[in-house]
Amino acid sequence: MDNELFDIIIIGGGPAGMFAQYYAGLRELKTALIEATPRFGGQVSALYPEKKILDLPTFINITGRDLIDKLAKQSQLVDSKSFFNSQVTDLQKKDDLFEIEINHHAYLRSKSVVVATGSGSFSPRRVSVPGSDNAEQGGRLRYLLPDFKNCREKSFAVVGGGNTAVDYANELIDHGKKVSLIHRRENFRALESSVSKLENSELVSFYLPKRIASLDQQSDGISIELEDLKDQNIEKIKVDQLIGGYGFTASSAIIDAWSLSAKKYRYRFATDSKQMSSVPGLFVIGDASAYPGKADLIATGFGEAPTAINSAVEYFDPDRGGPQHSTSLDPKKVFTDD
Ligand SMILES: Cc1cc2nc3c(=O)[nH]c(=O)nc-3n(C[C@H](O)[C@H](O)[C@H](O)COP(=O)(O)OP(=O)(O)OC[C@H]3O[C@@H](n4cnc5c(N)ncnc54)[C@H](O)[C@@H]3O)c2cc1C
Repeated sequence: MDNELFDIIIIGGGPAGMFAQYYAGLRELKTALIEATPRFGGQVSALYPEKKILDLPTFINITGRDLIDKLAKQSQLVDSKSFFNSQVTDLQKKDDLFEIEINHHAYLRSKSVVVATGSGSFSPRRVSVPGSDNAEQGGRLRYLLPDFKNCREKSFAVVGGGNTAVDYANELIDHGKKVSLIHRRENFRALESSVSKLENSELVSFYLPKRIASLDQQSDGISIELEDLKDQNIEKIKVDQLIGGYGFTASSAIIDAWSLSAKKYRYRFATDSKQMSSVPGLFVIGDASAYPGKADLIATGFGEAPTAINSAVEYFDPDRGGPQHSTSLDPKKVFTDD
């Protein structure tokens, strides 16, 4: 691996980085994708593989897992290397080349870099009440949806009122599970159609405006003590599993420590209309990039990926010319196994 020179190195194997890898392959560039975890998929694989994604073109709905499988198949069609378990621990620019340090000891060089690191590494916002540590250790309190293929539990409670909680609850009812939805307000901050779906389901019981006062993990379920926030009345419900749906916080500590620093906008890399950062040759896409009006959606990253790749080519090889439409590409030349 050491010191190999690439045209473009993509840092991060979430949906944005994966599509950038495929698109760079269509342009027959020498590329590598570097991913810190053992697998592709970023937030989609880590946080919501079972959720149905409704806001992507061409798919009426597709689970996170299926989307990432399809992206992986697509990027395997082109000639590009992928390095897993490889965290980029430092990034420097020396003369006109970027030096990428991996896991503190290996190095790659590249003419340009596309950063697709999302918002860094994710951890859930925890439910913190008496009994929650015990329930988490015993597995009755979790923060991700279960693998439905092996899921015997029938009744669930979900706590939270934003997109995470509402998406989780909808996914559970799609799998025929009963859901008690607990939220401290009377309305939800989530996609309107998702909220309507919940409100029309017979499988959902709403506990509003209520907060969890304590948890009691038991051998046959979890007992949840709820306090009504209007009249302070206490009631108890019991379910097989409680799922925390308060969302996730991201940490970009490793990326913030890179030697190369580029301008930030709202704690992310500020990018221009070519997806270029304040450092020439350093492009940023997906959730890692920010500009006024940015929407943190998978579809946004899919659009930014070709822009960044084409801008990178213009940066390191201005004579090469602009992109062609894929209709004029020769599949035999572009696809490795065609
Ligand atoms: C619960 C939830 C539900 C969502 N639902 C939807 C939805 O329905 N529709 C939608 O469009 N969007 C949804 N989103 C948002 C969507 O998941 C993100 O916009 C999308 O994942 C961003 O993709 P990305 O490739 O930019 O980053 P990410 O998916 O965050 O991937 C970044 C990758 O970079 C890697 N990485 C980070 N740092 C390094 C490093 N130093 N070295 C190497 N690799 C590194 C990470 O391991 C990760 O794999 C949801 C998000 C959440 C949390």
